[in-house]
Amino acid sequence: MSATPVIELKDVHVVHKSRTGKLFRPDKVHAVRGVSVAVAKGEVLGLVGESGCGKSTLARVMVGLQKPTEGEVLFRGKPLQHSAAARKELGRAVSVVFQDPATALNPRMIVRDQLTDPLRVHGIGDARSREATVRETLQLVGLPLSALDVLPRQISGGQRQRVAIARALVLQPDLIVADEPTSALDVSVRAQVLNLLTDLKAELGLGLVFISHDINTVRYVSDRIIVMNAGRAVETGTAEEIFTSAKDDYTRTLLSATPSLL
Ligand SMILES: Nc1ncnc2c1ncn2[C@@H]1O[C@H](COP(=O)(O)OP(=O)(O)OP(=O)(O)O)[C@@H](O)[C@H]1O
Repeated sequence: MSATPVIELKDVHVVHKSRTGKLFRPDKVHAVRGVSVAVAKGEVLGLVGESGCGKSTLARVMVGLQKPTEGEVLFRGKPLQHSAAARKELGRAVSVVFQDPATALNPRMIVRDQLTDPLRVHGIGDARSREATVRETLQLVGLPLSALDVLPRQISGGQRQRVAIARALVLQPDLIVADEPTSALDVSVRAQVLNLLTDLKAELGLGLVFISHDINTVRYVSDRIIVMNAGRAVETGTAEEIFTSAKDDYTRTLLSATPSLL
């Protein structure tokens, strides 16, 4: 990889305090245990592992929502600062798509406002140019302009996820971190949303971190894959290497699990 990575994590650990109200749990959870990973524009990095292995925690570190307990986060080659200005710059360059668009979007805001908001917050353009950017972005994700004036509940789950992707794209980021972006969708629209993400990556030269518990889905979209187990990166390789010659026992167990169709 020749270009400076957009985000690089070096030997990152995250220890969460246990959530309150849960009995019989240790008071700390070591969710991420020494993971190093770099991701550049133009590549799709897949992050796969069972529920609870630390994928979302790692994603939150990548987008600056979670400070590591130990280790380093580099943004465009420099240590990530936690000042308001640095977070804003990171927020512009790296955006996130969550699993459930119903909760990620504001239920009381029409689509136009959901997409205009990030532009306004970042002080980009005037009203006219923001409207033009919003329209272009909506078209990029394959939604008609009539979607501008609707509320999230007035469109389907797949269309809502397209709005969430448009929202992630509107600032023209270098990298999108997509955490289980198809898991909450009907099986019938999962492939469409996956194809949209890979098309956008190809068209816009974006970097994409694609997170899923399903190794088949990850294989479908990723150039490189990291397999996580209990907070550790147990295997890293190209999609082909992982599928043809996985070295780790856990990876082989994942591969032998029932194949799924996206
Ligand atoms: N904010 C938090 N406070 C306390 N514990 C947390 C917090 N977030 C995650 N954890 C715990 O850290 C571990 C890793 O969780 P994480 O959500 O990162 O895993 P995951 O692989 O993304 O799982 P899932 O696919 O179920 O979201 C789990 O044991 C989880 O309960």
